[in-house]
Amino acid sequence: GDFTVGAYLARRLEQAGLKHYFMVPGDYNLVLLDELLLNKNLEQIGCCNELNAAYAAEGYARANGCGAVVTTFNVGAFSALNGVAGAYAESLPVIFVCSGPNTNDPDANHLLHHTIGTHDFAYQYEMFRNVTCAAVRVLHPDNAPYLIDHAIGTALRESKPAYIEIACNLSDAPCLLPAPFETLAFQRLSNVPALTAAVEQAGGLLAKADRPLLLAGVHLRSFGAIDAFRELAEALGCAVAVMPNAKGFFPEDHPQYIGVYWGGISSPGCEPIVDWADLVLAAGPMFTDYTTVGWTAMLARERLIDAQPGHVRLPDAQFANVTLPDLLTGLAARVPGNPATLDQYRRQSEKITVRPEPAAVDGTALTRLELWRQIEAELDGRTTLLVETGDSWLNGIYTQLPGGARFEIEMQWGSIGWAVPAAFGYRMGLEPDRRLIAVIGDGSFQLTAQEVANMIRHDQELLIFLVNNRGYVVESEIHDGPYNYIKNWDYAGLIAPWNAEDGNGLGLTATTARELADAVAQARGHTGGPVLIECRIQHDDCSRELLKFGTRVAHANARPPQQG
Ligand SMILES: Cc1ncc(Cn2nnc(CCOP(=O)(O)OP(=O)(O)O)c2C)c(N)n1
Repeated sequence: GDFTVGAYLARRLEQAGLKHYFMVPGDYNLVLLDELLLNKNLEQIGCCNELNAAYAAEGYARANGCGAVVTTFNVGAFSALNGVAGAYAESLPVIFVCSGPNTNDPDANHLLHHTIGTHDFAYQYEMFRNVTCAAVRVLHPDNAPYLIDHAIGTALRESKPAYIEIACNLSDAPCLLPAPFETLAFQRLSNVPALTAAVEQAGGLLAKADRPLLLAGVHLRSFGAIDAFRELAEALGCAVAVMPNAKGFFPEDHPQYIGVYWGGISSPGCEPIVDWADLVLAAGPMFTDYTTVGWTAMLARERLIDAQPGHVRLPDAQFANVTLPDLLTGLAARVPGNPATLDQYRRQSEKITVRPEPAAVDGTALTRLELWRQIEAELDGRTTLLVETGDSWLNGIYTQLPGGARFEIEMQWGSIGWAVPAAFGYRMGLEPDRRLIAVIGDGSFQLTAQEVANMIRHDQELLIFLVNNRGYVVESEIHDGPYNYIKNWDYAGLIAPWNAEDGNGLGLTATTARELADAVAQARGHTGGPVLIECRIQHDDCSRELLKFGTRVAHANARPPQQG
């Protein structure tokens, strides 16, 4: 039978591996939502607002590989814009779909609601083009197959978000049947001569190096190179460090793992080895002000192989059209073993326990160290630790992950409020037998807290540690002022109103080590809904790394304008 434009889109989302998509309805998109509902392999998930829906799709993409969010024109889209741009920053394929004006309105010179009251309706598309890898407007049903395929295929190939605007009166318009999904050409392919040359030259450098070392970068997961990286690590036998936003992309219980390399705030014993290496292969890094601690941790070019998703730069050459997995796998087959950096690490680093044993799990006032000791003890091989922007970043980054555990951080975009909706979306896409623990500061929580209600609506089982340190501590330590202090909420008390008549969320409060231990035990036994434990600690009870990080980032921000 004939297909509709909406059915075509639904089929492609299904083929892209989605089982859910996130949305907020609006008069422009209701017929499209009806068309999407007809596809029984996709579940429509409502969010409290479009920003949360976009963050949920981004979190879903972390668990599932690809996510999607559907909004109404302008008023919905512009809230979602922050989340879509964040997906771009984080290199996650989120398909943003928006229903636009009826195709008759431009020629009729009509003014429309939910617009800025002008006659040209292209400005939303123009704005989203800047934060997507492909942007299309479906203004005639004949173009729907090609445009939808172009947007989704490009998003999957580039691992970036795409924009699809569909005129509201085309959602149920007749459309061609979709061609086989493979025609979207979503695989990333290397140019063979370029790959051969790159492997030859980079392999030669690694073979000649006396002290090679591997550094995992943030792009490893988005560009499917985690396994290839491990293959190369085990072929080389060298020390392996990870950048802070690549935590979890190499097993922390692996014998070659030497910790998080983050300049002066690296894991204990790690920085000296990275400095001592005479060749570092960084796989998929982003060297930014945050990951280089305000430009204080830059690796010199003459000892760096910088392997990016689509190209690799050697100290004295660059090769385009070489994919990350192909390069790393090619090198793994070619390089000789050289454990020099790992041997040196072992000589220098007695077993370092980052987190001291507890004084006593008793009535002493809860501290950050005790909180994170108990969080670390709660992690197992089935658990993902998801951390929100704030001191949760730093405390999470130094938390030891057991083998099999995963870590989620939004370090490039760093938009507070991401964590609650992202956890909602991540849990939606996560295998049912895995666990999710989110650690979120009180300041960030206040931006998007209401999405906890949808965790309750969907009986999601996850644990939120709400760190109530009375304000924006990460900001206070960078540059304090009255603006970093906020109205306190009864965070645990919020769960009951969100439960309303039928919810099964659980809100608990912990002000001492013992209360926290009891709350965690109670959370472990709670089923059928989320648990939020409000953990009250002192405002200045922050990580020492935050103090170092904060001052250096503040210093980088304060550089005077170039004179002359
Ligand atoms: C959307 C957005 N708006 C403002 C900021 C700046 N910012 N970054 N971190 C913060 C405060 C985070 O406070 P909390 O979540 O309480 O976390 P802690 O730093 O651990 O207290 C702000 C206000 C931001 N990163 N993202």
